[in-house]
Amino acid sequence: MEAEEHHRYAVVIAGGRSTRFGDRDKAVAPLAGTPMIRRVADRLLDATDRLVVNCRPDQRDAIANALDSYPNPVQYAEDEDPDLGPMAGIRTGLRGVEGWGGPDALAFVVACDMPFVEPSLVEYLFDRAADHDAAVPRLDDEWFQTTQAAYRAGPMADACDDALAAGEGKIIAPLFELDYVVVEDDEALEYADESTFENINTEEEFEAAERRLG
Ligand SMILES: Nc1nc2c(ncn2[C@@H]2O[C@H](COP(=O)(O)OP(=O)(O)OP(=O)(O)O)[C@@H](O)[C@H]2O)c(=O)[nH]1
Ligand SMILES: [Mg+2]
Repeated sequence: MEAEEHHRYAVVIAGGRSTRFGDRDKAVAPLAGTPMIRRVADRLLDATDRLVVNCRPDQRDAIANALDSYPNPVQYAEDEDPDLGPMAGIRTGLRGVEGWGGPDALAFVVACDMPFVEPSLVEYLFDRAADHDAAVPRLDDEWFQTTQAAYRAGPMADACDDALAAGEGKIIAPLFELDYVVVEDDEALEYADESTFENINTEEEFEAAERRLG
């Protein structure tokens, strides 16, 4: 039987309010006919084998509907306190992973608004995170792409808790408590093109993505 730690978890964080997007939840907005979160989940289908979705309780029915018949097992990790930001979403999602696969389980975390996430990069980040606590892409030598990265569930969730308790809002703060590997953009772009890091914040960006998807 396969050992628990050999599962490859995906965490999609979706607990944001989509304020730049308008009056609907971008997570479930149909992007060229498919809810955006479903597009993200479908991109992860081959590179991961279990999915944890982080969202608020009031989002859950619509998201579950969007993920109907998803082939991999899905669990939900709901925000107890909403609006604590993406780092809290990562923390809560990773607690869900920890409850499912233990503290050493590895998870690829991605935001619900990154519909072009590249599966080959997901696999590469898992490989780079082996024997470490995290593998995080960095763009332009400075910008850590923490919402598209691989983390060991327990250590990263603990580090997020510490950062949140310290009132440390910067999403990179938890990293510095961990044994993390940086994947520079030139290295990441051997596996993906730049669209992997694209995130959709506005209706205009959504429509532009829709045109590309045809
Ligand atoms: N759980 C949780 N996730 C969040 C929170 N804020 C943002 N996120 C998620 O983090 C990712 C990136 O966030 P943003 O692009 O700012 O999304 P957003 O906050 O919904 O949108 P804006 O209101 O326009 O900033 C998305 O997947 C969001 O769902 C939060 O307070 N809690
Ligand atoms: Mg936001």
